Amino acid sequence: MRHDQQENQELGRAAGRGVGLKLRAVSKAFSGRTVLHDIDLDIAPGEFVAIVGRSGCGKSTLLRLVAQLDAASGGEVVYEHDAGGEPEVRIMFQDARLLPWKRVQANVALGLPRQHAPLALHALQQVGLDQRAGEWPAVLSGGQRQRVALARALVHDPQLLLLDEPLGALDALTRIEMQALIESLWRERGFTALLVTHDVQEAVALADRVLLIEDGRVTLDQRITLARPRSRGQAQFAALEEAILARVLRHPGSDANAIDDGATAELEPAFVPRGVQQVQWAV
Ligand SMILES: Nc1ncnc2c1ncn2[C@@H]1O[C@H](COP(=O)(O)OP(=O)(O)OP(=O)(O)O)[C@@H](O)[C@H]1O
Repeated sequence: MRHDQQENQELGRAAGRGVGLKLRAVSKAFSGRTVLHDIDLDIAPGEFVAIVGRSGCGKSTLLRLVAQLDAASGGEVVYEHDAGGEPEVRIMFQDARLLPWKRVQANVALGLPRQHAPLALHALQQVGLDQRAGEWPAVLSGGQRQRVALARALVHDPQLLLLDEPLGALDALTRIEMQALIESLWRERGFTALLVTHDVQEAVALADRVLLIEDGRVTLDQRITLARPRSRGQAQFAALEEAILARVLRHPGSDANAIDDGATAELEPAFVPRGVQQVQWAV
């Protein structure tokens, strides 16, 4: 059995659906101002990777390059997958971007061939909103609209799901429910997930790896090996969240080893681009 198959089985995840990603020396400049500098990054098929960092550090720009919504100024983004053709890549934003003049099911079915339209109802079932299929987006809550947006992505059976702060506008409870939903769909379907979030706790709850971007560079690539589903009440969870948050909040350019106390931890090194630091943490 291949190692990734075995690992997926142990984690209870679907195998083989996700695409891998390779970024090599990816840079982006706007009007001569460089906002991403020579990003090197490998993401394995089926991995869940979160990107955190201060406002304006380049998180969304990186996601847009991966989604091919924008062209890089330098370097390349390569999707790695077995099947020929372009992989199915879907993106979800902070606002659901539903068409107000179409009912919920029609919003989910957008872009599907007519004969596949019934799949929209199945996707709505998966996010628990099939009972609202015939309603207008305007009568849904913010959390429900985001679930519709998630169904709209799922209906295309994505191999790579890009999530740009999709839960940022939701209340704390709805946010936690949505995180659990995204995690269970990811486990079931096996897509690769790349999540941009301001919320370090969300990143630790969901991701296999947390990347920190500072001033357009990946300065931390931290593997999270806590068992799933993760409990926020766990001491190890809290310690890890605190350590990463301290790194996010430190002044860019200051000593990257400021919280390195040499303690041992259940953390494994992830792929580490040149010059990237690993967090050491203690409980
Ligand atoms: N289309 C654009 N034209 C010019 N500058 C841009 C454009 N898009 C992004 N930028 C600049 O690139 C930098 C990174 O922006 P980006 O949106 O990637 O940051 P971010 O980390 O996602 O921020 P936030 O967390 O606030 O959403 C910012 O300085 C921003 O002003």
